[in-house]
Amino acid sequence: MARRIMEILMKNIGVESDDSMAENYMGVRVVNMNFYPTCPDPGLTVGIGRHSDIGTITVLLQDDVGGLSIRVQEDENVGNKDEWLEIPPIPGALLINIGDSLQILSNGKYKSAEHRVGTTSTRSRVSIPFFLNPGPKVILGPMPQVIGKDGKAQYKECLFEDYKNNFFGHAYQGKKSFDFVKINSP
Ligand SMILES: O=C(O)CCC(=O)C(=O)O
Ligand SMILES: [Fe+2]
Repeated sequence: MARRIMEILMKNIGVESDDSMAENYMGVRVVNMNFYPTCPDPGLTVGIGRHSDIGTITVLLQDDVGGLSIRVQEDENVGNKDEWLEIPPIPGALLINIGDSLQILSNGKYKSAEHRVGTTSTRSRVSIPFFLNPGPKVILGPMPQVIGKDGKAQYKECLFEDYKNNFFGHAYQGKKSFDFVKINSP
């Protein structure tokens, strides 16, 4: 399923994907199991702090408790204001998150989703994210086909393991880890 999603997303930005691309950019698969206990005063705690996932795509299964929210960034062109939007669980649905690696590969055409998780005082919660990540030695950078069209790369190339190590040095600071690869315009 994730391969198919990747294929469609790539096609949408003019890149024909093949099996080697999926192997390269989604070859390392990690399943986590998150347990969020109840908290007597949820306003005083954080389930998971604000972050975006570092891999290519995340497939998330959540139970029916809720608590996940996604940051919408201000964009006057489409009338968005800066806010956190609750993502209510839908029975039987999987949630697909775009990760930082896909943002970098697509030269910013796709934006990784900044998200966070709150707790409740009444029910504990379980979620199971399935992360599809590049291998540690994969060179991550905007794909040549996309740069060709855009005329200019927004991000520098780096090894995925270096991106990951840098990310964990700035955990839960939203999308700060992009500073590591951003090319600043003169
Ligand atoms: O619990 C959730 O809904 C999201 C978990 C999450 O963001 C993560 O594990 O990276
Ligand atoms: Fe996450």
